Amino acid sequence: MILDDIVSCSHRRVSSLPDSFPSSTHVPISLREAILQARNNAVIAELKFASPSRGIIREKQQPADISEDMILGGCCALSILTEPDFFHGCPDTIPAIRNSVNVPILRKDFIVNEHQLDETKSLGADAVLLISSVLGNETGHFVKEAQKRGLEPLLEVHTRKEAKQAMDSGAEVVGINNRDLRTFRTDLSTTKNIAPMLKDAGLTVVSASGMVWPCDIRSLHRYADGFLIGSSIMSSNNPRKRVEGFVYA
Ligand SMILES: O=P(O)(O)OC[C@@H](O)[C@@H](O)c1c[nH]c2ccccc12
Repeated sequence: MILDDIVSCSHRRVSSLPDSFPSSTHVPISLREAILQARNNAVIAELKFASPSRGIIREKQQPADISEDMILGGCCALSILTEPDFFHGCPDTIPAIRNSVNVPILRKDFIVNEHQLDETKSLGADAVLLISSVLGNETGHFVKEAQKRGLEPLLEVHTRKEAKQAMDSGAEVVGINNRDLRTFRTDLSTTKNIAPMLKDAGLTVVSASGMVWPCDIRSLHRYADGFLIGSSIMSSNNPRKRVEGFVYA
């Protein structure tokens, strides 16, 4: 299974991380606040050049160029996929754009070890993705470890069971992945089924994956506070316009 391969590669990479990381001078920007304060739809635009389900999505270009387009299009935050082997990402993308953007940056990777959280902080990220199906019953522990380092966790769930665990984890922002990471099947009704229980618990909800057109956001308006969109923006020949379309959907 691909998810298992991705996770083992992540474990392998951890062993080649340095013992310590330089401290970052970046003053954190809250992802949750950025979502809740967005004047129009809170769109988190994702830099993702390839994925296991789609292959190459966009030819590699300077990350600063595309992130600038995303910001001009009105996104309230950036998600940066840094996983190298399956998503063609790179951790250095975060420091490369950090000082040219004033929105929160979410580091998207497969976090399996606390040392990666030190790395994430050092890169200058504001928030970090934690995946419930990867961390299992260690999820709550990782949420706390991220918070301890001043990183805002975005805890990703895909099932009601994971959503229940998320409510006890201490995470304030929960992402509902419409894509099953094991089968790659995408279904926007995942958000409709899971969001109400999370919202009732007072959590900030982000719907992630599978939104292609503005009408997809419209169908999820009532359910989610924010919308995380990658492929549709990255495959567009006018990313700025594409983001705008989602922001004003
Ligand atoms: O490209 P999409 O369908 O708009 O999806 C973006 C994002 O949700 C997706 O990249 C994602 C969601 N959860 C993840 C976990 C790991 C890697 C990637 C992801």
